[in-house]
Amino acid sequence: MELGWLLWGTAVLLLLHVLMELSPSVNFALRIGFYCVLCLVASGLAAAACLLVNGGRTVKNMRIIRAVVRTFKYFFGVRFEVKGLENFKVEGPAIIVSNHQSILDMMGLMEVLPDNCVQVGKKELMYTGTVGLITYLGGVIFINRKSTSSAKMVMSEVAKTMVAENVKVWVYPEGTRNCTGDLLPFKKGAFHIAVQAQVPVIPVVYSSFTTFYNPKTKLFTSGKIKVEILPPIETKGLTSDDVTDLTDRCFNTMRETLFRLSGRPSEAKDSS
Ligand SMILES: CCCCCCCCCCCCCCC(=O)SCCNC(=O)CCNC(=O)[C@H](O)C(C)(C)COP(=O)(O)OP(=O)(O)OC[C@H]1O[C@@H](n2cnc3c(N)ncnc32)[C@H](O)[C@@H]1OP(=O)(O)O
Ligand SMILES: CCCCCCCC/C=C\CCCCCCCC(=O)OC[C@@H](O)COP(=O)(O)O
Repeated sequence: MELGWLLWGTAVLLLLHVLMELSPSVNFALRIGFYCVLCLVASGLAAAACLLVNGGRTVKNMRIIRAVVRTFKYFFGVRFEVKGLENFKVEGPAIIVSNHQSILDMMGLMEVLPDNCVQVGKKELMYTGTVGLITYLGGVIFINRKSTSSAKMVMSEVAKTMVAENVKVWVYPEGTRNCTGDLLPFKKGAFHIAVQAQVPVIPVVYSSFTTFYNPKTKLFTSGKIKVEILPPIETKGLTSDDVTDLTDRCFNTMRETLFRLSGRPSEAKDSS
């Protein structure tokens, strides 16, 4: 009986292996499917640990989530080369902005996430089962992208609480995933918060995934991601009139860095 199960198991694994070798689409679907299942299972386990250790929603839970997600890279053969971690060592709160390519970004996020740092996320994430639960427990700030006024209100509230509670806030200023190897124009919410709270902006850039991950061509293999944490950009003394200029400066610096890290020739472009 047990030998029968073993033989069936081996046959199924062999079949999956052959299908993955023959078809990039099957390979892609299986690997992404596995990533989602891993996120759901790991989130459930992490949520139990968070509730036991910290009792409810708190940024302290991010340490547990970070430790769990840092193991994911070994399942997918993703390697990180990180530079500039010292730039996170600013006194007090800060806004961290980074490029956003895929749901795989959660690995890159947790690889470098500093202590006392929460992310801004779309509210739909709350409804993704255990992943929603863990984002809630980790203190993620949810915004409704369909309502500018409500999103702006939440962001302005963040500007006040981040100073009072001494937390850093991680925002994806492109506002959505973009796996083209370039940046989308930046939305200004993150820069408004930085100016309102008079805290520095720390840009973080991840090299393009396109050499090992591309949903359009169904590519998903192992690969290396270069990460660079750039020096903080001060906002002391800036007013809302300076937000557009601050956004453009940050966009241009990050775009140059993205191209350099991805081995792509640079070209000038406006953020608008
Ligand atoms: C085991 C574990 C498994 C996994 C565990 C994972 C845990 C971690 C989870 C991490 C989650 C990460 C999720 C990532 C995302 O969800 S990304 C998508 C959501 N994020 C964003 O959208 C952020 C970026 N967007 C913005 O900043 C936008 O500006 C926004 C505030 C949302 C408003 O957008 P929109 O409606 O499109 O309006 P505009 O951007 O066009 O802005 C309109 C005008 O308003 C001005 N503005 C914007 N914000 C403010 C503000 N705070 N105060 C004042 N004014 C503001 C803006 O400048 C525009 O005016 P002008 O055109 O400049 O005149
Ligand atoms: C009971 C309900 C069950 C629902 C199951 C849902 C399955 C989802 C399972 C795993 C998904 C893993 C997601 C990890 C978190 C990723 C965060 C993220 O990258 O969000 C994308 C968001 O930034 C931008 O969204 P869009 O690009 O605008 O779109």
